[in-house]
Amino acid sequence: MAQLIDGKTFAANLRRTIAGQVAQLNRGHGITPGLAVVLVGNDPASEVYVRNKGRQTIEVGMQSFEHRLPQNTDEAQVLDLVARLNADPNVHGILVQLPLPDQINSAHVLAAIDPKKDVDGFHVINAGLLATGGKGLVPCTPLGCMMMLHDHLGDLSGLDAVVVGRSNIVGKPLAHLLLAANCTVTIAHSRSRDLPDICRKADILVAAVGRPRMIKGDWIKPGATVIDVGINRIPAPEKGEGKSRLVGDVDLASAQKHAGAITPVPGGVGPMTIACLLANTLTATCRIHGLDPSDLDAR
Ligand SMILES: NC(=O)C1=CN([C@@H]2O[C@H](COP(=O)(O)OP(=O)(O)OC[C@H]3O[C@@H](n4cnc5c(N)ncnc54)[C@H](OP(=O)(O)O)[C@@H]3O)[C@@H](O)[C@H]2O)C=CC1
Ligand SMILES: Nc1nc(=O)c2c([nH]1)NC[C@@H]1CN(c3ccc(C(=O)N[C@@H](CCC(=O)O)C(=O)O)cc3)C=[N+]21
Ligand SMILES: [Mg+2]
Repeated sequence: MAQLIDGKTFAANLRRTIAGQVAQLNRGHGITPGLAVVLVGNDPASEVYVRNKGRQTIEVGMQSFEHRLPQNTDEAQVLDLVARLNADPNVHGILVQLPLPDQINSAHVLAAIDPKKDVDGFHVINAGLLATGGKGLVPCTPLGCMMMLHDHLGDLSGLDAVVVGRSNIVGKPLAHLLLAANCTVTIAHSRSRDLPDICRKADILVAAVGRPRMIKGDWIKPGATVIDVGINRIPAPEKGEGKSRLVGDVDLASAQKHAGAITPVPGGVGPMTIACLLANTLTATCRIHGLDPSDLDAR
């Protein structure tokens, strides 16, 4: 049976470290990191994430600024808010919750965020820095995946990594991080031929697809480490009429018979994503103030 990689506990420990560092920044320099989250529209799932982020931001001693705009907001209004957040000295991190309503071009909005405050790491400047080995802000979900992999496997040099999914927010940045960690990286996607066979070569298999339980146990090399990024809400009639539950992109029951270790959904990558958002906000705060984040205590 595969070991379950407990992202919930890992994230709680990371948040405790961050809380200590925030206190240190506050005592030593009188700085309180501030994170602004912009939510356009009233998607119930996004509401839950934004509420969780706000609560955890305050718990680590940061300031949380939530901006909720109506579904019919136009692009100019979002750009105007982003400009004000860029100029606000109490705001060190800006996250615009995706997806945005259809009338708003998300590329325009992401391009308007000050790259130094881009705690999602989605701005083309930060994407370019990641691709060229520079020092920018790294997307939260890939960062959280790397932390769990390093914790579980130590050095990743020479390992075969397969990332299923090539989005700009998960698959591509994660592939860059794995490459920088000296893995041999394959990126698979919807046009890949014989996906099961590609997956079977992986020492590290990452699923970032958005298809509930698509990846089966017999696609997994015996002993492989599996990171399930997928967050899929599916009907759960067994819990009662109209109820739902979360499952990943990996079929956990069959995968556990083959993998060496696997992240569960929920309780795997998701909690790490929010903890890494707070870590990025701390990093951004330090850099904006000309401080080196690695000088803070790592306890
Ligand atoms: N845990 C967390 O914190 C987070 C979780 N997520 C979850 O991760 C998943 C992926 O998110 P995201 O990257 O934004 O999704 P996207 O929809 O942007 O990308 C999905 C990728 O999967 C590929 N794909 C789709 N179907 C198949 C298939 N049948 N076989 C192989 N590849 C396929 C697509 O290929 P192509 O490019 O060819 O279309 C695409 O590259 C979702 O479930 C999302 O909810 C996302 C962000 C954070
Ligand atoms: N600009 C932007 N940045 C994002 O990082 C971003 C986004 N937009 N839009 C949506 C996706 C999705 N995402 C998740 C974060 C945490 C959990 C999470 O904490 N999940 C818990 C369960 C939560 C629940 O029960 O609903 C878990 O997996 O255990 C899930 C998904 C961030 N995203
Ligand atoms: Mg992310």
